[in-house]
Amino acid sequence: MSNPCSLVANNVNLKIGQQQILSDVCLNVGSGKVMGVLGPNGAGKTSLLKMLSGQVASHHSVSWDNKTLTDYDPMSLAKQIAVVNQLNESVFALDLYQIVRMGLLPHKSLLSRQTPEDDKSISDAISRVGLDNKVHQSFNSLSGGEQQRGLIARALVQKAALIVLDEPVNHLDIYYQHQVLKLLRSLAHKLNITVVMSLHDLNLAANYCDHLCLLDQGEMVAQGPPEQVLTSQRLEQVFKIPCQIRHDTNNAVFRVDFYPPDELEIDLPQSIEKP
Ligand SMILES: Nc1ncnc2c1ncn2[C@@H]1O[C@H](COP(=O)(O)OP(=O)(O)OP(=O)(O)O)[C@@H](O)[C@H]1O
Repeated sequence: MSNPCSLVANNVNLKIGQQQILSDVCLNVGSGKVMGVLGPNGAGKTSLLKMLSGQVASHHSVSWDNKTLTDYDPMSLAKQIAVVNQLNESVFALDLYQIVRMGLLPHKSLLSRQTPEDDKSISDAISRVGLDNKVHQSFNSLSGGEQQRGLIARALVQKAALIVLDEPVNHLDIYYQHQVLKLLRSLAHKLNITVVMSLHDLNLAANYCDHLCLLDQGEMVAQGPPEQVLTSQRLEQVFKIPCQIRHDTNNAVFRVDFYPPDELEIDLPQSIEKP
């Protein structure tokens, strides 16, 4: 029997056309933990996150809080799981407040009015992500980091116990990368929210995630604490580039460095002539 509020994937498979996108992927993330999903382009990270969050049917192979996602009706699932997909410009001219307010939707009927408590939960969430001074700014005009934090505030208003994020630090500068990941880690550890996210930066993953899983060609290559998953031999095999890993005195992964060999230099085709 799994822990209450753990996210469990049991032999997740996904086939689209003739391509096997995910093959027998299994994982278990306990409540209040941060899980990083790693792997090269096309490994299946986004596909896995979509199945873990119920965006793609998982046919009883994924459960949250001891209940398969298939057994939740859409509203109940939306109260449990918040999804932050890769940033796309909003087609609506909404301000930050209105975007964050969308987190209330799973908790409201069509006719219900917004209460002072709702307003407070929206303001609190916006404060928690440090955007008080941007409340009425158009969402599209916020910086990438501010938009990302705005979407996390929406997840907070949604009161989701599980937040699933696809490359949440993509496009963010180094300051916002750390700021967003620190925020997610503190939400997990202080509010017992479970966070599952895909990341490309292995150093950030090692620093901010409690557990990692490494996918390659739709298969789970390894999962566990960062120091067990991130070994130079394994990373070299998956990313095809020599790699060195340094550990600190507690054996935590301190630094992952890749050393692209000279043969990675690409000869330009002769058809491309000098200007
Ligand atoms: N709807 C679809 N139709 C056909 N193929 C798909 C579809 N969705 C994903 N794929 C294929 O599944 C594989 C995994 O894609 P996915 O987006 O999950 O990878 P990823 O690890 O997130 O990659 P990246 O790091 O590039 O974002 C890829 O080969 C992709 O082309």
